[in-house]
Amino acid sequence: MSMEDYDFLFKIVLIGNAGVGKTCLVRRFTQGLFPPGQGATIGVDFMIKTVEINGEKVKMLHLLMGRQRRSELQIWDTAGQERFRSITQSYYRSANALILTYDITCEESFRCLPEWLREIEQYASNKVITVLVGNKIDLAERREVSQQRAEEFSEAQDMYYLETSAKESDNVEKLFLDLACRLISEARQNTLVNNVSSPLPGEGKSISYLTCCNFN
Ligand SMILES: Nc1nc2c(ncn2[C@@H]2O[C@H](COP(=O)(O)OP(=O)(O)OP(=O)(O)O)[C@@H](O)[C@H]2O)c(=O)[nH]1
Repeated sequence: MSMEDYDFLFKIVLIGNAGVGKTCLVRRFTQGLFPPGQGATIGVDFMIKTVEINGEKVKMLHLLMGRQRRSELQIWDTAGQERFRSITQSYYRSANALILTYDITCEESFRCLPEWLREIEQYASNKVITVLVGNKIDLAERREVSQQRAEEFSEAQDMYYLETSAKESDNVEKLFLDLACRLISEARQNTLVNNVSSPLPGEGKSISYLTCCNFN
């Protein structure tokens, strides 16, 4: 597929504590597999998948950033912290959507959500679409965070909420495809971060109402 062979390009950034399943969610969606023995993400990783929605090609660029930078931060001097800030800023800045993930079997990953929200507020565009994802629902017997609690939290924060299992492929397609639909719809209203989300020059399409979006 050539560079131009798509109608929309969206950048989706996955954030959340280490080990909650961000990489597995993206690999499930982009490659259709659940990798055995996944190592922690080092630096920044990305995966691309192009999907067709209502006859339009949507290229989705998924970005993952390893969490080891948090501990790096603790030992960095002021200059280092500045460098860290600019890396974080550029990582968030052009994101069209953020998928904030926690692990339903790990209370700690849920309790860290406000910290992630502060980071979003500080660095991301105010037009970014944020989805809260509770992953690993195949481990229901080890659940530490109830669905109701997570729903209340996401409602209070004005975020969509979805529970997934990257392992069993539960709700993974729904997560990414519903997000793509919402991004198309927002791009048509020109409310997105404009640099990567608009149709390419000369490729603008007539506006039609999308019925595929299915959040909540
Ligand atoms: N049971 C179960 N395990 C999962 C699921 N998703 C991920 N895991 C496991 O959780 C561990 C961490 O998954 P990753 O996808 O590497 O997590 P991550 O959030 O990308 O972690 P970092 O790269 O360290 O930020 C791995 O052992 C996965 O096999 C899931 O839906 N169910």
